[in-house]
Amino acid sequence: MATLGAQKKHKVTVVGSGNWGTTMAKLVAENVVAHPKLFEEKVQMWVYEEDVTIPKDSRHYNSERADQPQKLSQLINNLHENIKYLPNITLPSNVIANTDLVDSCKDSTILIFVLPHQFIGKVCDQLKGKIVPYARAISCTKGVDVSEKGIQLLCESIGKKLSIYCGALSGANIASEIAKELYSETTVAYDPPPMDSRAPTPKVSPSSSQVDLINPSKEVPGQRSARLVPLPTEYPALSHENIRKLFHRPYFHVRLVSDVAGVSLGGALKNIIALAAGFVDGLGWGDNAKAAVMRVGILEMVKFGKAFFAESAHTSTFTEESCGVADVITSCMGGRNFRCAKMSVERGESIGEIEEKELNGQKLQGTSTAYEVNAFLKSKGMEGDFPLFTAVYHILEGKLKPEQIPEIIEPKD
Ligand SMILES: NC(=O)c1ccc[n+]([C@@H]2O[C@H](COP(=O)([O-])OP(=O)(O)OC[C@H]3O[C@@H](n4cnc5c(N)ncnc54)[C@H](O)[C@@H]3O)[C@@H](O)[C@H]2O)c1
Ligand SMILES: O=P(O)(O)OC[C@H](O)CO
Repeated sequence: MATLGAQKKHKVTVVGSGNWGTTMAKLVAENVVAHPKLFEEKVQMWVYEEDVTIPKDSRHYNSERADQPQKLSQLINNLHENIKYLPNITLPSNVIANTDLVDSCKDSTILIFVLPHQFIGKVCDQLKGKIVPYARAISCTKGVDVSEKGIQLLCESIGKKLSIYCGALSGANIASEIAKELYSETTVAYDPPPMDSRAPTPKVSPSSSQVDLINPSKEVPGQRSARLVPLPTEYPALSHENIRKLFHRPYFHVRLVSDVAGVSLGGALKNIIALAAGFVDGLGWGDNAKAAVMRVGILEMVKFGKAFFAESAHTSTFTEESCGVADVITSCMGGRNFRCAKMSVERGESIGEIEEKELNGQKLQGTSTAYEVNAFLKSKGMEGDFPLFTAVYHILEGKLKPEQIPEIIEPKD
């Protein structure tokens, strides 16, 4: 086995502590305890510090100084609960909240990025040159990185900025359900650099999109082009088997694939579709209308992958894996993007106002992704090829009404 003879253990840091970040820290902390030969016992969780007051309905309201603002990080470490972003869920005591970004990642060989996507760039800038050069990362963030240079997957941006390999985790994963340990599936795209697989690993089958470890799939641009520093042999190999051990729980079933682009795009683009679903539901149009925009949205998602990531994204990832159609479905039923878009139509308020009032600091990803994807499509002169994505952008801009969605997405002769 690849882990025999390894003297060191992997140190894991979760970069982010929102609703999903805290949930990831919980499940990873459970897994490191279950696999003590592979991982260090303590899981660092980087916390963007803020002052919070314990809400009256919290089970901790009777604790000392409950009526005064306190540091979120201290509350997490004292109460083993993130009372702001994941209330009423007990965290394992081996989750350590740390507000010092660089210190939280010091010596960590596994970095799990779970931040709203707008903060990824700044955080990576601060970490540049401050992490071990042989670290590996997984991005659990849903979004894309659009600049004047074009579009990049977030794992590409992270990988390039930090000169490390970065995979992606995405699925039909509403955090609050997973935090309560209710069954769900996820997709992990981790195509480890060959230098990390030190022992022969069995071939995975049977799905076409599952990883063939003997014949790894095509590279995602940017992932392998950077000069990667090999993981020292003192550490257990970061094989698929060991990556699975880090994330898989009895209530959180992991499927490993090689398609980093498909997994990343599914997570980003479904948020635009969820906004559209919320808009039509807010009009009171019912489930058929919602299904119609979901159908068109899924087609645009697949088309986007083919148009801009043809070398890497597989259609089967969108259709067969949790990160595709399944995530569209769950997001259009109960996700925050869906709920806020619906409320914005019902109340006649902007989605930004709803986000501010209703989410208690949590962030929507669909609105900024709709703007970013539109800027990219516009730069390519291809807005008309993606009518639903474009309509969502125009609705957010106040230039279209949700009622106009059917005529906009109707195929033109
Ligand atoms: N919540 C879910 O159900 C869920 C599930 C799957 C994926 N995701 C994805 O995970 C990512 C993170 O979402 P989340 O739900 O953990 O976060 P969240 O929306 O619950 O919380 C926002 C987070 O941003 C932090 N923050 C605020 N200002 C910041 C700044 N200037 N710099 C850095 N951090 C700052 C806050 O402290 C908080 O931790 C998103 O891309 C989201 O799409 C979320
Ligand atoms: O609540 P949302 O809309 O950010 O979606 C959460 C997850 O991405 C669902 O898989």
